[in-house]
Amino acid sequence: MSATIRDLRPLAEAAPGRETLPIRILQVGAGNFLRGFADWMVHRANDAGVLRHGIAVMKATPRPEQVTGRLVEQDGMFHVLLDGVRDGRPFTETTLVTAVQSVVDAYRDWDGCRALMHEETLSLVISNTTDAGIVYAPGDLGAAPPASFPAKMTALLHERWSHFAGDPRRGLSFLPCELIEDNGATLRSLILRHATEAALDPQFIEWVTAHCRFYDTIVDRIVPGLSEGEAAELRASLGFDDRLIVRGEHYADWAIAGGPEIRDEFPLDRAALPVRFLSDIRPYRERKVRILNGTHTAMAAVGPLVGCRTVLDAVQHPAVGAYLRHLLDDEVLPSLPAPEGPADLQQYAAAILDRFRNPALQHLLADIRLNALAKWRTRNLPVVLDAWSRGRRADLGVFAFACLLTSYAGAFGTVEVRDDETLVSRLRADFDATRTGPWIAGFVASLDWPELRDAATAARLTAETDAHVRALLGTEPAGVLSALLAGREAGTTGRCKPAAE
Ligand SMILES: NC(=O)c1ccc[n+]([C@@H]2O[C@H](COP(=O)([O-])OP(=O)(O)OC[C@H]3O[C@@H](n4cnc5c(N)ncnc54)[C@H](O)[C@@H]3O)[C@@H](O)[C@H]2O)c1
Ligand SMILES: O=P(O)(O)OC[C@@H](O)[C@@H](O)[C@H](O)[C@H](O)CO
Repeated sequence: MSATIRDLRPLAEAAPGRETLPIRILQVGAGNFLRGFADWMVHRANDAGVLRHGIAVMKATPRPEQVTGRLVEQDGMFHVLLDGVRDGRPFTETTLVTAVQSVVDAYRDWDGCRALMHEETLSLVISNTTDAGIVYAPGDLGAAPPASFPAKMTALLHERWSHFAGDPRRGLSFLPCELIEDNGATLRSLILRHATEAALDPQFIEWVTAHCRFYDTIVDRIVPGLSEGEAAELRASLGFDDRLIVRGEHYADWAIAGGPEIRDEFPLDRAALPVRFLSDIRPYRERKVRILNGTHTAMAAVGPLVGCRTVLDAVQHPAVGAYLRHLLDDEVLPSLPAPEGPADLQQYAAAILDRFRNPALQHLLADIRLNALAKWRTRNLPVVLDAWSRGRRADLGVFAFACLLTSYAGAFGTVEVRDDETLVSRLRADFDATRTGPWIAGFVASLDWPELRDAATAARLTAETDAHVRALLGTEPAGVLSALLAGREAGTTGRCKPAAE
């Protein structure tokens, strides 16, 4: 389908008589994920009469990016298309999300961000600043705006505390969506560290400690970016000039480590939205990151070497699909606790493989490969180390690392590489196809990963990676994969066998 811009109606016409909502949420970042997940949920809860929450979006990075500019042009509105299979049938659902009420840019209008802190109704902060956002930047607090996300939050909280003269009722609740361990607790500790190191008023520190609440959360919904062609096609099918359409799957899960306090403040579950309030989300996080994200990282490392372009290609590819199922069965599931029994874990993994088979989503492996070395470290390496510590092998997890290193070195010319420039340059500069062992050893030694500080662990990773790299340099990758899988128990298609020790 195609349409020229003249055929499309302005988005404002899609929501005549739209209600203005009080600003209750500050949202940091406005990427695909937050639009297709948190904004969609808030909109649905507003629609159901459970909430009346307006969102103010803050752009928190200095680099030019079109999303927030477009948000302003579109009065904060955009469509979310949930696509795939529901109850066994193909199903698409389109929602015009109208919860975003204002947009402010921390770099062009820091005073505007500070003014936002004077809103009495503000109570929640939702963020997704990627894995790179919740970090400590020493001395950052003096800048206007501070560079890092935690320092920005410290400065803004200080503004709020000072404006409301320390009123305990004006503390904020933080719901970070970053996919890092203990996201809420980490954000809290970094804010307190900034406040302490900058010697801010102890009463402010006490106010943050006592009256601001930081919840750990784990999020799950697959929301791939759209190509320009796909976006144009979706615009044409909607008939509106929406440049911020998001397309994702129906499945969603938001686990929040918190009790009645946050549930009363943000009762999304009462609007039948998939949000759970739990005392401890760590097991859920571990399970989701190792099974879903770890499998994504592995397929993005291996799949492009045999011509797979998307997640769907990878799960449907005879060798890559088998590799992924064995990776889950033989390495990932045995690394996870199974308090509700192995069948529960197997069902969870099988359901994720089904989600990967969603024909409606074009989830590009090239996008998942972005910064894949760091992702392999947090999502796959723990599985490898767990297996080794229990006397098992983890050849398939190590194979993904070998595929990354070999392709980053340029051994497979057409495979796209987008990762830390320093690491990639080092890999390329030192690559010697005749002496791969020293090349890998040097690279592993140069990584500042505490998990590899133990010399025996680094030596084992080097030796096992080297065996795979030499195979990859000597044979077609598909042949290497077949050899790797030969002799393993066949055919667990879509199911995962018990996680036996
Ligand atoms: N897309 C998904 O399927 C999905 C699902 C669950 C979780 N996530 C997580 O979301 C993140 C990617 O988000 P996306 O898919 O919306 O991508 P995206 O590129 O559309 O958005 C990324 C957002 O992060 C902001 N950002 C990046 N670095 C930042 C920093 N240092 N400080 C402040 N803001 C920063 C950007 O401005 C942008 O708003 C990843 O961390 C991913 O793990 C994505
Ligand atoms: O977004 P990334 O790049 O951190 O990871 C890629 C995918 O694994 C991820 O976005 C998943 O789709 C998501 O975590 C599903 O909930």
